[in-house]
Order: sequence, then structure tokens, then C-alpha cells
Amino acid sequence: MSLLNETHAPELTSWIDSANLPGTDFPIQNLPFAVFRRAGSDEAYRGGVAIGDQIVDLSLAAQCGALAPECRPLAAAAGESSLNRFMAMGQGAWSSLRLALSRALRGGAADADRLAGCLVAQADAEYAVPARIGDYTDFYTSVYHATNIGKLFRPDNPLMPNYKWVPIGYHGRSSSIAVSGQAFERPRGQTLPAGATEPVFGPCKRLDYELELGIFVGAGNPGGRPVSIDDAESHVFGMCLLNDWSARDIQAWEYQPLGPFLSKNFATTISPWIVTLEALAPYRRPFERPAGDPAPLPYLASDANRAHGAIDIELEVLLESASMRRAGAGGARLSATSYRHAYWTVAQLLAHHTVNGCNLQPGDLFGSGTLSGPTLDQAGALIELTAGGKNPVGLPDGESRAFLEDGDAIILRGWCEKPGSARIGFGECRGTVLPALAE
Ligand SMILES: O=C(O)/C=C/C(=O)CC(=O)CC(=O)O
Ligand SMILES: [Ca+2]
Ligand SMILES: [Mg+2]
Repeated sequence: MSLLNETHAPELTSWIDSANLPGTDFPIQNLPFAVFRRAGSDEAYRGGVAIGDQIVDLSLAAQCGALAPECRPLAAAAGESSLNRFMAMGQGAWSSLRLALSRALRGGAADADRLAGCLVAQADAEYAVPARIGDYTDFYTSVYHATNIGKLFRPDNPLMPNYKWVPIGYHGRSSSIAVSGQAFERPRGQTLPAGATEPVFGPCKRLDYELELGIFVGAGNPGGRPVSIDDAESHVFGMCLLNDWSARDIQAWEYQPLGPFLSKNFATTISPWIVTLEALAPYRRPFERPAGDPAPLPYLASDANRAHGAIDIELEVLLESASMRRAGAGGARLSATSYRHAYWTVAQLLAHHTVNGCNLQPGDLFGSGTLSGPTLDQAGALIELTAGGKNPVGLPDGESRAFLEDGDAIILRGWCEKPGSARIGFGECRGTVLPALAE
């Protein structure tokens, strides 16, 4: 069965000119969802869809008459101050609204003038976390990250024997997830200095980022009713960029035996735009395991997952120091990789999460886990790029970084691109480190 439909046709163009420019993240084939309002206003936040450099205000679009009557309740749900009710409506609803918007935004659309009255420029907008995130789970799906970081934390046993059998994850903290633009104080906590036998308390000295994708659950499942691998993707609303800020010195001291706790729960930043799985359909590819690796257990395997379980999403991390920001120089690229290197697919993560009877709810969020690729320049965290801080990376302003300094901003970007298909972009995810609170 083809995953493609008329909304993916590469020749489609919009009556909004900026959506037709080469290199835009948001052509008419993308149509990602966010929650926004005019920056600095006290307007209510509402749902919108990106098109070029504009946002279609879905709360207005539901009433403007440009959409077919049967789609207006869908636009009204997606136009609320969080996307949860729309997410709960399921894949048929998401697909119907996407098709209606695609048709209404195409060149020559009959009611373009009505929809034109529902546009807000992205340059004038500010964003909110797009859903009420009830529960947040962070996975560990890059075998390269697991091996690299495992060597640093557990030199004798870098890749644990369970890794190739079970998708590893931990339960994170949903209420400290914020949208791109987040700034947070450097965390303080307990660490064990090298060679010491007792911990000290103070500001984190090894603050790191993690390049991840976020996966938003759409339709949930009741407790006791696992989702099969073949149904799993119908429960996924879409994907965003995610930075799992990590205090490595706090992590190294606290993580055994129950996993990360205060080292990762102080801040997590996501991009405002959620790109639907439907928009990503042209970039699906076969999911392959290296020869000799064990076949997944049957509940984690299916023909469809093998045929197109992986997704080719290009990813990059940039660092902008305070001095680079003052100079207006923009960020410098630290690394780039692709989501196609992941060891577990989105469908496997969701099937695994529910296999014990665990329920998922609309708006729940998964982190993919740090997305490091096979070579060192594809590493998704500083601890890997700098070999635990031993080999600092140089920056264009002459400074270097073993770990993050106060004032540093980390910018994540993601996009899909190939000949014969429209570019599908994720926008950006930016977060800034503030100095720690005074002792
Ligand atoms: O290997 C470890 O002990 C810990 C690794 C992590 O930092 C956990 C994590 O957040 C998982 C990931 O992002 O892949
Ligand atoms: Ca992580
Ligand atoms: Mg985190």
C-alpha cells in the first residue's frame, strides 16, 4: 500500500508565494501544526498550520467558510489552545484536515480570499508547547550514542547486553518541557569530583545538549490493551525537534541503579512545529539491522516496519556563544546526522511502550534518544564530540567548548530533502543557558 496521496505531489504550489520558494521549510506539502499567538499580545493561544512564512489561524479558518463544512469541526478542534482534542480524533481526522487545507491553499483555490483573512506572519508570532503533555518518555534509540556514551560511563561494559533486544527508555518530566526560546538556569546538584570519595554540591560543570526528535502520541490506548506494531503508527500524530539538556556530572553520580533523575528533569526544549507522519511519507525507507544482529522479537517486527519503518530526516546542531550572538554571526555547526541511523523505529517504540498494558494518552511525548550517527562528526551530544571533555571543539569566535558555558544557545534543525519530493522542514529548536543561581 502506498503511503503517498495527492497532498504529497511535488508539483503542488500555493497562492502564498513564500511557500513556493526553494529552501522553505514549510511548502504546501508539509503543513505542520503549532500553537501560537501574536508576540507580546494577550491574545489566546490557538492552533495553526505553517505555510511558507505565514500561519493559518485554525480557530478563524474553522469559521471563515474556506473549508468544506465537514472539515470545520476538525479545524475548530485543531484551533484550540492545545492540540490534544484534535490529536484524540485520530488519523482519519488529521488526514481529512490536511487534505482540506492542502486544497484551500493551492494556487487557484476558490476561497483563497477568505483564508487570506486567517493568516498571521510567523515573524509576528510566539509559540506555546503545542499539547498538554501528560507523560514524557525518553528512549535510547541510537546504538552509536549508546556505545559512545557507554564507553565513557561504563568502560568495561559499554553496550549493555539488552540493547539489541529491548528499546530502552526512562520516564522523564513533562512539566519542564518548554517551547523553542526557552532559557534556563544552569542546574546545581551533587557531583563526585574525579578521585574523590564524597560528593560536593554546586553548579553543573559538564552541561550538555542531546539532539533528539520528539514523537507526539495522537490517539491513545486504554490500559491493558497493547497496540500492535502494525497499528502503532496510526497512534502517532507527528514529530518535532527535541533537546534533552543533560548535566553529565550530576548524571554520572546519580544514575545507578534507577537511571537519569535530576540530571535531565530541569529543562527539555522542543520546536513549536509538529510535522505529521503523513507529511513525512515520501521520506520513509526500509528499516535494516546490521548483518549478524538479532532479529527483533515478533511483537517488534512486521513486514511494513521492515519495508518503510525508517525515516530519512537530516538533523544538525549549532552553537551560538554570547560573543557570537553579540557579533550577529549566527550559530556554528557542531555536528550533523540523519534519523535513518536509529536502531529502533517509531512503530517499535510505541508497540514496546504499550506491550505490558501501559496506556498512552493524546499529547504524550516520546524522545527518540540522542541521535548520533556512525561517525564521530555525527555525534548528537558534546560528551561524545569532545570524548568526555578531553578534546574541546573550536568555535569561530576563537573560544572552545568541552561543555556548555553560560550564555550559549543550542539550535537544532531538521529537514527532509531529495530530488522529486518537496522539502519538509521542522523549523528550529533553540534554548539558552543562563548562569546558575547564586549559592
Ligand atoms: O548510557 C547511559 O547511561 C545514559 C545515557 C543517557 O544520557 C540517557 C538518555 O537520555 C538516552 C538518550 O538520549 O539516548
Ligand atoms: Ca536523552
Ligand atoms: Mg531533559
